[in-house]
Amino acid sequence: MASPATSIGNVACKPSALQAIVFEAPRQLQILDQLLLPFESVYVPIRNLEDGHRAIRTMQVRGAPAIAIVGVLALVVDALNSNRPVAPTAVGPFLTYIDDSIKYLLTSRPTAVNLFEATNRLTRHLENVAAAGTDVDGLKAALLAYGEAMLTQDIKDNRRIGRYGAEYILSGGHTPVHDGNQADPARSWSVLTHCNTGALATAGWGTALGIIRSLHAAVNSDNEHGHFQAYCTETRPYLQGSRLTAYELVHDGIPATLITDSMVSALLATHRIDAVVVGADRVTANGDTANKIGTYQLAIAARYHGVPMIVAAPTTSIDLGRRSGAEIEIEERPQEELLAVTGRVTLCGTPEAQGEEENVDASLPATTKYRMPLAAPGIQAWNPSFDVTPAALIDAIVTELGVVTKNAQGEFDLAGFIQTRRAE
Ligand SMILES: CSC[C@@H](O)[C@@H](O)C(=O)COP(=O)(O)O
Repeated sequence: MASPATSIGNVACKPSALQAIVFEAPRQLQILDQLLLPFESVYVPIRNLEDGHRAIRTMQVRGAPAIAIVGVLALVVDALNSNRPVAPTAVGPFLTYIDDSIKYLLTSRPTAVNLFEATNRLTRHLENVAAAGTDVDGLKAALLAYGEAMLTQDIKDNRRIGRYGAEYILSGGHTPVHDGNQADPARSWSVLTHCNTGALATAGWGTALGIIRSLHAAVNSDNEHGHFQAYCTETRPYLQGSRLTAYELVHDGIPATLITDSMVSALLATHRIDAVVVGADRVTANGDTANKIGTYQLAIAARYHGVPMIVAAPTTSIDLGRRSGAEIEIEERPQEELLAVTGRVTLCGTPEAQGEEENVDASLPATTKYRMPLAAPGIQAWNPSFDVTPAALIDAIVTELGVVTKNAQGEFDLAGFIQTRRAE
């Protein structure tokens, strides 16, 4: 795929990185509009709370960790913007203002826990800073530092998840099912993933796609391990897999093959897949995992074929306050997202598309978006954005603290694991 044109502000340039969030302290925030990828890279400014809420709600920014970071950074730019002095100047009213702003942000999307977790922690942090005795400028400084720390911490955590996940798969921590023998060092490695869990869904590197990146790097740097191959699903209805994950895989030069969601069982039946690796929007205390719709049926098919099902989840995606997946609110999105696709008309993938300039049909106005209906007019559609995979179908949960597997009772003890690792 040719690189899409990128524009930052009004300046066109080449994309240099897969960077979903660009923050220049103290108050310049831009996000890569993921509704336009993979054919156009356009950064849009987030100037205030309303911009942040809209970007999350309309899915210009995607993925649980990225949503949390953009939400908090929207609070930062909103509260620090001197051209828009909405934030009160006394400590008590300022804290109330932040509290109300958080309540508003949390109405954007309900399922992913990360924004809830991040804003909860932020509230406690600001209350502590206030209690230690500070003025509003001190609170603003603490808010800014908190937002900046989220960006760097998320990348660190993802790198750890990538390393732990890759080691787990390569060491055969799971039950091997691949036709090749686990003990054969020259064998090939293949992993199937779903949805959007890479650099675009996080501050960088990614969670499940971070494991794929680390695995690809490990296999490539060690010829003994042979060849690495990733497979990604389209991820209907909103095509996060074919538009975003596929874009990242091509960008990184990772050998990758796209399948439709309906091909999963057929692929697993070929015995080519060593592991299924997915992300998480909310993992409850027992290990039940809400993730992009389609994950549940992937887990059922993986279990049937004896392929390990691995969830990549930073601890910020783990909700110990909910006992099981029955307590997770599942977002339902508009029917239109299923009934039609939106995009620009391009020549991508056709014999006419020889260079990136030819990629977009020049006869069409650059700013025009087109909608193509996919279903019979008048049909009703059900569009839950996520589903819950029961812990029983999950073999391992990879966090930045390490890999959680089941105990002798066949259960995940996430609370115990986190407590023990944090105490070490
Ligand atoms: C990187 S964590 C996993 C997810 O957030 C991801 O799988 C996902 O569900 C993204 O969904 P989206 O609805 O596009 O925000």
